[in-house]
Amino acid sequence: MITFENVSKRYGGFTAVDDVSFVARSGRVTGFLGPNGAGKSTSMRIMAGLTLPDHGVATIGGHAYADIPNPGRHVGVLLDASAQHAGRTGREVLALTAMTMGLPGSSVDEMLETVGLTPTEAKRRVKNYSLGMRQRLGIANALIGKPSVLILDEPANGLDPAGIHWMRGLLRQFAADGGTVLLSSHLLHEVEMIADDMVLIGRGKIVAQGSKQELLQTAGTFVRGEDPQLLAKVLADAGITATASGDGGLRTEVDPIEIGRAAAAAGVVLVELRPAEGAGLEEMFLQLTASDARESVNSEGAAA
Ligand SMILES: Nc1ncnc2c1ncn2[C@@H]1O[C@H](COP(=O)(O)OP(=O)(O)OP(=O)(O)O)[C@@H](O)[C@H]1O
Repeated sequence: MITFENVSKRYGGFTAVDDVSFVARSGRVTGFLGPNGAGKSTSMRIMAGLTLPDHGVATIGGHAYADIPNPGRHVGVLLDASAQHAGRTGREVLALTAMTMGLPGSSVDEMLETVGLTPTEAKRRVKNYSLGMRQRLGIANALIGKPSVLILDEPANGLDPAGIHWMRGLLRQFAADGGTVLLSSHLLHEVEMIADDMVLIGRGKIVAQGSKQELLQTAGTFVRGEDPQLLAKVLADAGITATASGDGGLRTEVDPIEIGRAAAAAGVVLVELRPAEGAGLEEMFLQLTASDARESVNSEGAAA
C-alpha cells in the first residue's frame, strides 16, 4: 500500500504538488492521471525518497522509502526509462541492480525473459535501445527484487500496441497476486484500460479519485440526432436543458425516455440515445488538459 498524506512541494514560488492525499491499495492497479506538468512525476519522486516534500508524509507499507532496508526488494520504481546508463548493456544494468540487492545472477536471465528482451538485445548498449526497449529494461529493473509495490512513471511511453498489451497483462497479474501498482499516465483511455482505481491530478491538486466504476458512472443521457441543430431546438422547446458534447451529440441530465418522447413528438430522427457513461470524467480530464498548468510554470521560469 502507498499512502500520500497532505503532501505539498514548492519550487520557488510555484506549487508543483498541493496538499495531495490518496491511497494506492494492494491487490489493485491505481492509475495516476493528469496532463503534462500536473505534478505526477514530482509526487512519484517524493514516494521514492528522491525529492523531499515541504509538507506531508508519503509512506510505502507504512514506512518512508528512506527507512526501508534494501528498498528494491519491497518497492520497484521506474521513473525515467531514458535515465539508464547509456554505455552499459541491458544485461549489465540488470546485473548491477541484482548485485546491489544481493540477488543471484540467475534473476537477470529470468527478468530478461519476463520483459521479452532477447539475449542478443540484452548484449546491446542501452544507448542503442529504442524507447520501448528501455521501458522493458526499466520494468525489469523495477521487478528484479520481486517487490510487492510498483511505482511506474508513464511506463507505456514508447511501447508499441503489442508492448502496451503485454505490460497491461503483466501489471494486472502483479496486482492479482496481491501487489500494489501505481502507474502514471497523461492518457485517460490508457489508464481506463488497466486501472481499478484512479487518481486525477491537475495543477498539483487532486481533482477526483475513486474506483474506475465510481468515476465512470455519471448520471445523464447522451443523444445524437440526424439533424443536430433541429434536435437542439426541439429539446429547448420542450424545456430540456442540453449541452453540446463535442462529437455532434448533446448531453443532458434528463432520462433517455424523456428525450425519446420529446424527439418522437416532434418527429425528429435519433441516431444515438444512451446513458452518458464516462462523459463526466472525460470532460473533467479535457478541462484539465486544456488548463494552463505549463504556462504558469513558464512564466515563473521554474525549471531547474
Ligand atoms: N526541479 C524542479 N524545479 C522547478 N520546477 C519543477 C521541478 N520539477 C518539477 N517542476 C515543475 O513542477 C510541475 C510538475 O511537474 P511534474 O514533472 O511533476 O509533472 P507531471 O505531471 O509529471 O508532468 P509530465 O507528464 O509532463 O511529466 C511542472 O510544472 C514542472 O515544471
